[in-house]
Amino acid sequence: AESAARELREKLNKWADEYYTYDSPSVEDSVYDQTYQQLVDLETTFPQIVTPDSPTQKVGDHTLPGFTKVPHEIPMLSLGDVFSIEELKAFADRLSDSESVPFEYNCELKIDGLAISLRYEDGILVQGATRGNGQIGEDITRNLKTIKSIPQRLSRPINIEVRGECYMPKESFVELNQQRQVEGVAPFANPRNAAAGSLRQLDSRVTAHRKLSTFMYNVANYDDLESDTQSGMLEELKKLGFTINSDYQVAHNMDDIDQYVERYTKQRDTLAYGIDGIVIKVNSLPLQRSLGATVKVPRWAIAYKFPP
Ligand SMILES: COc1nc2nc(N)nc(N)c2nc1C
Repeated sequence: AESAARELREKLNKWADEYYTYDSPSVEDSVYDQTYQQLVDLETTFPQIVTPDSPTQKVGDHTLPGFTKVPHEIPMLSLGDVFSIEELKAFADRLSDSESVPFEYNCELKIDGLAISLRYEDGILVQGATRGNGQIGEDITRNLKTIKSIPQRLSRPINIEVRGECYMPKESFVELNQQRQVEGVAPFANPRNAAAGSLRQLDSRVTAHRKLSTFMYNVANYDDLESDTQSGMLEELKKLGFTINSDYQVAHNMDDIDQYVERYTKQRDTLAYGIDGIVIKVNSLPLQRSLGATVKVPRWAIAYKFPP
């Protein structure tokens, strides 16, 4: 039992080191958790083999490099993708034909970050989570509270859940990788991975230094909203205190959409943050609701992805 325990301890301490110090874990959390449990069982059976450096002896909330799971009452969906204007047009035509949807879409930039959900009670931020698999995310409330663009308190004491994108501005990404180069730590491949690595830190002080930001784009529960359009919802989110991306545009025909795609294909490199496409959404919220979603994606929105 002694040697088995030592072997487990060494593996766990190595993995935890990779996770905390280099946020590049070599094993899934589930593998860590299972191995950790094996060590706990072994130490429970043979208490005399417990050593002070055993990960089971760590105090504070850093014992497990895992996050509390958060079930999303309203699933966090992903988006269907199209890769050409023709497919984008086909999406809009198909909707107009089948569901007599008037041609009014809201065009939004698709920020290259990771999806988050923020829950407020009486206007106070009570929980923040990652998308996870859409049904179950990870509780990263402490880390999200370090992000300046996320309001801790809304301008009205409402209960609301809001979804959006957490991203790392291009400038912060370059700075961070230079810093990591100096420290001899592997650089992040892109701003999205940098944002994900920065959010999935158990030590929120690390997150606080990573200069993350957010653009919110969707209200999960509608009952508190006054506006009945996607574009109006964005303005309402702004009034509540959220940061939204103001580069959205209502389109009344295919030309409007073409021009929006054209403009941001050109301007993409000049933006302070990464975008990997644009999202067009049926602008009417009641229509969004009646169109609903498949298991994975809303029927009322589509992402046009820029060519790589
Ligand atoms: C309604 O669902 C969504 N809407 C979005 N809107 C924008 N602007 N960017 C996204 N990445 C996005 N992602 C999803 C799943």
